[in-house]
Amino acid sequence: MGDVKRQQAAAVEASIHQPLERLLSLDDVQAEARKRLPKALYEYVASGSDDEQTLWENRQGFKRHLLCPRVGVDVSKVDMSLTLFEDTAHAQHASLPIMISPAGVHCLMHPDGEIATVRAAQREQVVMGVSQHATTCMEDVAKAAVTLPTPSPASSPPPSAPPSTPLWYQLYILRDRSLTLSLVRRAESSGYQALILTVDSPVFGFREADWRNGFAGLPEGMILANYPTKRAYDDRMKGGWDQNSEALLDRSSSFERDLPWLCSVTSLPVVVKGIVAPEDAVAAAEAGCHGIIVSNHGGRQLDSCISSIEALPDIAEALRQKGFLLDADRRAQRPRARLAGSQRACLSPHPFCRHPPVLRSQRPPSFFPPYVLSPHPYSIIPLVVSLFLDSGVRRGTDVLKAMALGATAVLLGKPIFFGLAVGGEEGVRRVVEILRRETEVAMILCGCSDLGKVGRGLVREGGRGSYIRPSRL
Ligand SMILES: Cc1cc2nc3c(=O)[nH]c(=O)nc-3n(C[C@H](O)[C@H](O)[C@H](O)COP(=O)(O)O)c2cc1C
Repeated sequence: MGDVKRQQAAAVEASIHQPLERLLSLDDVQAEARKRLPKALYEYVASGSDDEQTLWENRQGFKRHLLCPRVGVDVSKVDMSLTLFEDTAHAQHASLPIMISPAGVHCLMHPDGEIATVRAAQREQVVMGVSQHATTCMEDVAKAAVTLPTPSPASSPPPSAPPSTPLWYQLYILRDRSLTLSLVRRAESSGYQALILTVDSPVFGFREADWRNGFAGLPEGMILANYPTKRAYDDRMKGGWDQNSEALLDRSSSFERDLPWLCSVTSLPVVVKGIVAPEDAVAAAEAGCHGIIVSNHGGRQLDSCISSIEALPDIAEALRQKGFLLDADRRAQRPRARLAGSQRACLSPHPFCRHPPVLRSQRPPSFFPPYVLSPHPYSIIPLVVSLFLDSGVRRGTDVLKAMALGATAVLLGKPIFFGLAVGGEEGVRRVVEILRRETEVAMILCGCSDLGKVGRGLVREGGRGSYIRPSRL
């Protein structure tokens, strides 16, 4: 009798749930996740702050940009691979210009949580950002990546090998700097290959959905696993979950003080996440970061914030003017220098700093902007920053638009959660697979056989936005 009931339940489930191969777009994956998740969990991930204007604008921003494809070129082969932090000691390979945004609490979506995500990332060879607010500790995530079974046992990596596809660790500046520093040290010793410093969250955005749904804390047995104690973040237990977890964050943190500090205490490249203003991008680059993620946190922080894709061109231009970003021609002329990972521009003396400071006044003359003179043996430090974008990327054409406007790669947030909800590791792989196919088709149709050919001329402003798919009306 029990068996019959189970079979009936399975039949009902099969009739309402679409198999992964029937999910053709990231919107399909989201719709499927909505069917499967309890309302409070779905809305925790899907909703934006306040009126959700920015959540909407992130998608509309892409629709207001249109592609102007080139034809008549050989696109029989398409290469979507790229090298991140190219020409530096931190160079990293990725198969796609698509990465996984650092985002907490993956275990809310699937029991395997971050372990499922990292396995999918490794199999699809995409870089994964691991959040400070993950529900699996960073060491276990890194271990799961390294110990992935490979097709031939002879080629299994040694236990100490770093993951074949890079993992980046995301952190916030905490009131307790020694806790921040200990998290950095753990990331370094677990094999993470970059740090992401999120700067758009001195407090967390107010999502009414969480308060209405009474979503105030993690379910029993689930923790923010990177913190040494639960009390650190869980002491109020009222209102919305994010408000309950923000007590640790340091609202007094500033670029001027904390970014040079972070850059000076680690040999990993530091990528600053959550910038939409050109002035902030320049300030972050001047403070010595290696990369910038143009992001409004997927519409979860400041509502009415400009969409990322519309913020990107001005940021790219401001960085270009200051020599922090090279256009294609100057890139080709740039001397190829590989430098020791610990070489770092350090703009203000700090007690934790391991290097003598390089002062602003010591910046090199403007004819040689990508480098700064170093007090260290190798004599120059690359200051070129890599530009990334997230918030609202849902189509391969979005990936191309972001790259044409200056991004090296894009990151995905909510679609990864929805992939987890519909199929754990396989669901996340399906999300990446869909976007890989769409990006490849978009490149072929735009006459781009490799990512170097995705140039500014490919994109025009002028779409009307407010796009509703006719078939969904
Ligand atoms: C449920 C959820 C949790 C998130 N947690 C973090 C986090 O811990 N740290 C962080 O820097 N960003 C976090 N983000 C933001 C993402 O990294 C990313 O910026 C955003 O989701 C990108 O927009 P998209 O969802 O439209 O792709 C989170 C996003 C979501 C949806």
